[in-house]
Amino acid sequence: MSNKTVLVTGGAGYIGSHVVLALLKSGYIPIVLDDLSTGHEELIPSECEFIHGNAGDSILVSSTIRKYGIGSVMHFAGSIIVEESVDNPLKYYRNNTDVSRGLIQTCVDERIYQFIFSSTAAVYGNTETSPVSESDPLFPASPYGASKAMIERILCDVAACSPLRYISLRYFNVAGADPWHRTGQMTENATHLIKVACETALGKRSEITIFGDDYDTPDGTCIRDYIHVSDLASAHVSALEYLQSHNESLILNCGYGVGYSVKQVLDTLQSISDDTLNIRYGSRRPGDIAELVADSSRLRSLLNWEPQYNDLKQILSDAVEWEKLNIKPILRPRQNQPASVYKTLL
Ligand SMILES: NC(=O)c1ccc[n+]([C@@H]2O[C@H](COP(=O)([O-])OP(=O)(O)OC[C@H]3O[C@@H](n4cnc5c(N)ncnc54)[C@H](O)[C@@H]3O)[C@@H](O)[C@H]2O)c1
Ligand SMILES: O=c1ccn([C@@H]2O[C@H](COP(=O)(O)OP(=O)(O)O[C@H]3O[C@H](CO)[C@@H](O)[C@H](O)[C@H]3O)[C@@H](O)[C@H]2O)c(=O)[nH]1
Repeated sequence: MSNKTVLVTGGAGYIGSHVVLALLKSGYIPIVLDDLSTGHEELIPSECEFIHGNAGDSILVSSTIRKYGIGSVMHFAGSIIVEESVDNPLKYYRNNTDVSRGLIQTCVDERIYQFIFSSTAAVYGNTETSPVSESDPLFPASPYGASKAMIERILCDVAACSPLRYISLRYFNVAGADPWHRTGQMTENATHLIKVACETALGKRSEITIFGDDYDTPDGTCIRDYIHVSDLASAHVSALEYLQSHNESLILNCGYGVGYSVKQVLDTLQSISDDTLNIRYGSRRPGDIAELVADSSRLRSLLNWEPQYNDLKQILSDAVEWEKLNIKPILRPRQNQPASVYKTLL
C-alpha cells in the first residue's frame, strides 16, 4: 500500500491550502510546513498538523519527515511576485532557488523520492509560440521565472542520478477560490489581476490600473490563461497518484489552453457584478510579457485530468464570493487546536 502522508510546504498559502483540502478528500494525510511569511494559519484545516518553520531548514524538515513517516513532498513554499523579483532578485534566488535546493537535498538524504514542485509559466518568458508547450525553450523574463527554472534544472539533474522522481507543474495564472468558501486568496497588498479586480469591485480599493494597453495583442492588453485553483488542486492529487505508480518524472503545463486579455477579464467581472469598476490606464509593469497560454494536452492525457471549473465567469464569481467573506475576524479559527500550533520537534 502506498504511503499516504504528504509534507506540504507552503500549505498555509493560497494554492497550498486548496491542495490540502483536495488531499484530505482523497484520503491523504497532509502535514503543513509553512513560515507564515505570506500564509495564514486560519487557512489550514483543523484536522491537519501544522509545523511553523522554513522549508529550507534541513534539521526541521528531517525531523518532520521522521516523526510523521512522510512518503512524499509537495513544495509550494516560495516568493511569487514577478515585479518584486525584478527589484529584489536575491530574495527570489534565496527563498525559491536556495530553499528548494536545500529541501531537495533533505528529501534525498531522507529517502523521499516523490516530489511535486510548484513551477510557473514564467519560466517560458517571452515565447514565440502560443499556446506554449513543455518542450518549448525557456527564456525567463524575470528573476522570479529564472529562480523557478533553476529549481527545475536541479530536479532534472538529481533525478538523473538518484531514485528521486518529480513532477514539475508549471502553473499558468491561478485564480478563483474554493466553491464552498473553505479557503481562498488572503494575500495582503495582492498584485494579481483577479484579486485586485475583486477588491476594487467590492470597494476595498478605489481603482484598478491596466498595466499597458500597447502590447501586440488584439486589444493591446496582456493575455493570460486563468486556471481555477480547485482544478489546479485536483491536478496535484492526480500528479501524486502518477508518481506512486510510475517510475518517471514529468513536467506539465497547468492551464486550460484559453487566453483572456486584461480588458476581457475586467469586462467579464463587470458583467457578473452590479458595480462599475473604476479603471485607469497605466504604463507597462516591469517583467510582464504580452501573452502566455498553455498547451495543456500532456496534463490532460498523462494524468487523465478533467477540469470542472474551466469557465472565467465561475472563476470570477468564486473569487468575488471569497472576497466578500475575506475579512479576517469572520474567518473561523482552527478548531480543536491552540491558537498557535508551533510544534517543537527538536
Ligand atoms: N498564484 C499563482 O498564480 C502562481 C502561479 C505560478 C506558480 N505559483 C507558485 O505556487 C506556489 C504557491 O503560490 P501561492 O499563490 O499559493 O502563494 P502564497 O504566497 O499564498 O503561498 C506561499 C506560501 O509559502 C509560505 N512560504 C514562503 N516561503 C517559505 C519558506 N521559505 N518556508 C516555508 N514557508 C514559506 C508562505 O507563508 C505561504 O503560505 C509558489 O511556489 C508560487 O511560485 C503561483
Ligand atoms: O492591477 C493589475 C494587476 C495585473 N495586471 C495585468 O494582469 C496580467 C496578469 O497579472 P498577474 O495577475 O499579476 O499575474 P502574472 O504577472 O501573469 O503572474 C502570475 O502568473 C504567473 C504564471 O503565469 C505566476 O508564475 C506568478 O506567480 C503569478 O503572479 C498582467 O498582464 C498584468 O500586467 C493589471 O493590468 N493590473
